[in-house]
Amino acid sequence: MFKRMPGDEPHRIVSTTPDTAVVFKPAVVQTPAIITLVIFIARFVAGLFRLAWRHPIALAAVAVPAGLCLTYGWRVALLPVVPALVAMGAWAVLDRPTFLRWVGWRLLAFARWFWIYRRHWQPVMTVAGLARHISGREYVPRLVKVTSDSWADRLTVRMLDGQAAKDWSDRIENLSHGFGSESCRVAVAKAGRLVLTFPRHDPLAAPIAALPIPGTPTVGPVEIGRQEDGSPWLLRLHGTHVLVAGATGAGKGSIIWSAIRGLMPAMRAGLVEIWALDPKLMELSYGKALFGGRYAADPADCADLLDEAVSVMHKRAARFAGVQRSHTPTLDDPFVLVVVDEVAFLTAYQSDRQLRQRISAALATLTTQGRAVGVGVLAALQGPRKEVMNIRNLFPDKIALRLDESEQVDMVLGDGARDRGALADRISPRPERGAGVGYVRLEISPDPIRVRAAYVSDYDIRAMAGEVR
Ligand SMILES: Nc1ncnc2c1ncn2[C@@H]1O[C@H](COP(=O)(O)OP(=O)(O)OP(=O)(O)O)[C@@H](O)[C@H]1O
Repeated sequence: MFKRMPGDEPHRIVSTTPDTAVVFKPAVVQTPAIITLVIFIARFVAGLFRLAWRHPIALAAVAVPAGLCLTYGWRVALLPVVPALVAMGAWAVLDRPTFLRWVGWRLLAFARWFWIYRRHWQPVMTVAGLARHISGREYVPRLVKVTSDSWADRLTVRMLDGQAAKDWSDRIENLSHGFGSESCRVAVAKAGRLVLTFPRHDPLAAPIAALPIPGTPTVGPVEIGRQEDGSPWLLRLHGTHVLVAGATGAGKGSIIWSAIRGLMPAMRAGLVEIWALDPKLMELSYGKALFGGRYAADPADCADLLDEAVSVMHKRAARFAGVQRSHTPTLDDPFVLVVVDEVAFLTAYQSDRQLRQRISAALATLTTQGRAVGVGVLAALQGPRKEVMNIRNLFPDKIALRLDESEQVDMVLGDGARDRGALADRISPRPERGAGVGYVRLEISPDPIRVRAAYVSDYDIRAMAGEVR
């Protein structure tokens, strides 16, 4: 009878006699102390060279004054240090952006690499299960580089051979807790390399007031709010279709109204028309005057309005055929943006089957053929359940605001979005912190971008409607 021994090595040793004690003795090779010392010194010197190669400025800033101090005393050490500090201070005051770009963020990156990421790297990798222990040797992914900017640290990482980005995106919680950040995003830089983004603070924590109406008419990307890195969030509406999904109170209205606000000058110039479908009779009725009669709330009226949009689209397509392949807004052929608040009221939850089919068919026609002829759809959706999700694929660009369940994130943004860091189910339900916050996934990029829409208040909407009147 064979008896297997527990443990790492002895599991290969078997005994044919029951209850025989097997003594496992590893071979011990005595290493002379001098060899151990030489190895340690060689590692230390190699580490110093690596440090000097990777962080020459930070090392010189410390090493030069320290060398002068040791050789000539502290007074001499102050001679280069004081003018250098004064020059840096003057640079920081006079031209802050370039100072931050060339010095500030680099120093911060060095400090955070030294104090947080390098120090915790091995323990976090081991505990998170990203390091591997094979035949007594430990293999740890390599931290290649740390860069910092105004809101986040970005770590370039060389994965272990055979690892996949999914191994890392499955552990974003371990990584964010391990390095003391609120969240972590994983993006592939190139084969075998990842970029991990750790935000240091949340620039979207405070609500953003309604943005000023643009000075010139444009149908180009419209400024809706701010991105996580502090840059403006520009949303393309002309030439695409956008789906906004979020639980009740997530702030879908702020995206719709910010978009309308950004298009106001073009509406005034006659280059844009907004057609509004408002089955809930709540959101869009407030600015009815803006839509020039193209407003419907009753499902039957909504179906008529959608059919009219389809007919405009077909007429244009017939005129454009063989003449032009893309649409440029003109007074004769303005960009038509069909805004639908709570699209599921008209499709999945509509009890009249004929009406439901008519509306679904019109929406599908608009979203599949409308963008080349200047007809776009911006639709809002409250509860992304399975039965309403078949419309998702009609929209190239998607936005997920706060959602109730983690599975809904991929339902809205597409497979793998949550693994890539779109934690829409974790957005705060407190309106001042979380309303209008969401993740955008564009047709051209699989990586979700965290954004916050500016809040267009009832007062702002009234002012906009008053202006058009
Ligand atoms: N961008 C924003 N910034 C800050 N607060 C906001 C923002 N958008 C909305 N809010 C706040 O959240 C509340 C709910 O917003 P809103 O009604 O637009 O959400 P919704 O997603 O349209 O909800 P519902 O589906 O129930 O209509 C608003 O009354 C407002 O106080």
